[in-house]
Amino acid sequence: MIYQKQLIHLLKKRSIQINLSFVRYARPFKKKWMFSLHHGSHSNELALEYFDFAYPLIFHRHWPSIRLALLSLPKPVALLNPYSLSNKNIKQKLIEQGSVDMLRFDNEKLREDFNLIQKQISNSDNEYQIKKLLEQKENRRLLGTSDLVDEQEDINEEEEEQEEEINEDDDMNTFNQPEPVKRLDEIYKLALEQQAQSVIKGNVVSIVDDDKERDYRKIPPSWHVYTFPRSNMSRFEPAKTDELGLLDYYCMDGACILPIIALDVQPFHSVLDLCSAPGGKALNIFHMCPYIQLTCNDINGSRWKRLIEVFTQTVPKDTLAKHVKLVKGDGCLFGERQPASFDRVLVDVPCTSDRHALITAFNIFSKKRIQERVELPAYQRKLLESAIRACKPGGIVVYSTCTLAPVQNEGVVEQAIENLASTSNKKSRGYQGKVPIKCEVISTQSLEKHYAYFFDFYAKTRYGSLVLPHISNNFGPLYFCKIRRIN
Ligand SMILES: C[S@@+](CC[C@H](N)C(=O)[O-])C[C@H]1O[C@@H](n2cnc3c(N)ncnc32)[C@H](O)[C@@H]1O
Repeated sequence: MIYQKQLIHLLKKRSIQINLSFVRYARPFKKKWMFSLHHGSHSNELALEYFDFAYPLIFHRHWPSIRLALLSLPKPVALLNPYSLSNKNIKQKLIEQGSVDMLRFDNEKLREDFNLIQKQISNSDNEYQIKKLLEQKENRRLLGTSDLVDEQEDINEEEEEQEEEINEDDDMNTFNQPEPVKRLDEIYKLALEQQAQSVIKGNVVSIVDDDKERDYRKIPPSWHVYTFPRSNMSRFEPAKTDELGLLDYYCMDGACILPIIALDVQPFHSVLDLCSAPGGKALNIFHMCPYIQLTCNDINGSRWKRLIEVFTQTVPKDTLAKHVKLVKGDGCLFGERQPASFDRVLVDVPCTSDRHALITAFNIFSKKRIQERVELPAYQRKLLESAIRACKPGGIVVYSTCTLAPVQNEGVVEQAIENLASTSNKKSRGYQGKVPIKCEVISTQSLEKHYAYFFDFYAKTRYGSLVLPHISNNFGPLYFCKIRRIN
């Protein structure tokens, strides 16, 4: 039998707010017993309310499709373990199941198609159409139907799609847009402030296009990432262990490969993964180039244990001891303690983790964590500044997050670079006597172009690249920016 006190306790535990005035006078199980549920009190609901308020202002008509993808099951990819004894059999099995190696799969052909379609609709800069045509062509190819481009057919399709899109837009404006938010409580004020802060100056950081000529088809033989083709929602079976106890693959978000490709690790580099746990990206770095010295750091005890587990389950002990150092410490201190020490630094900072926030009951959108959320961009900037300081002059730093919020992405990149370049801030930060550090952003446009089949990139980023979740290939969100330390 549940009594009034127990029930109140139970409801409070589940963060359901109770109208206590009714409860005080109520007796157990009286029929007119009432309590009001305050909608939006769980932090995942608060997260969605916040997104529905803030993101339509940024992503406009794309928001409903991003929202749908965020609320749907993500699409995993399988990072093959080159050390597993069953490596060859697994590769064969994954191919038989219909998955493809996204690092190698017909990239040449896809790029050709992409260029062809771009030419055909050169008068239009509508990315949606390019992707849709590319997708249809690829699906035809996979189905074994005509591989040749029927120009007339494509033109007709294009016209039909244009018409459809106009109609879709009408529909969307009338029915499908998230309801306009009327309530302006604390959360919305915060959102507004963050929107205001997120205005990127855009002229303080120089951008170079050094990767324009890079051949992204050159992939090291030890690195294989399998995924199912676009619109194929199949899932991988749980990974199995071999006789040595090593897992045959590791499942993760497909967008994780992008910051690793941008990092461009070379043999004999010393590499730092500043916020490493649970270790998905670190594993990719190691499989991409095993002839490196990799330092993986994380501040959080339980996540750090998970990082150790991930590495011991995938890399043989002797290789691990020789090449990987697992450190537990504050990433903000690396810049001071190990300045100019690493050729490459990945800084995958804690963020609002937009997809994760929608499925966890106690997350950073919880009312108790408002302060933490407000301070998040400053904390991210501190980690990025530390990462840049820890990087050797001429070395590369890749900053990444799994949020769509510009204030945590482009905003942090711009402010960190600006801060390091100015001398005025240094005194207050305990870096007296240090020379200003100059950095430049390396454009990732060519990387976006190469992987346009697998990922939907946001067209309006200034410095880095942002993968927008889309239901047909439900990866991301993931933002990354490639930075070179100059001096
Ligand atoms: C987005 S997660 C990293 C995910 C990881 N890179 C991966 O691919 O699996 C952010 C991590 O930053 C860690 N973190 C937060 N503050 C930190 C700090 N000051 N120093 C180092 N790590 C920190 C968190 O514990 C968390 O594990």
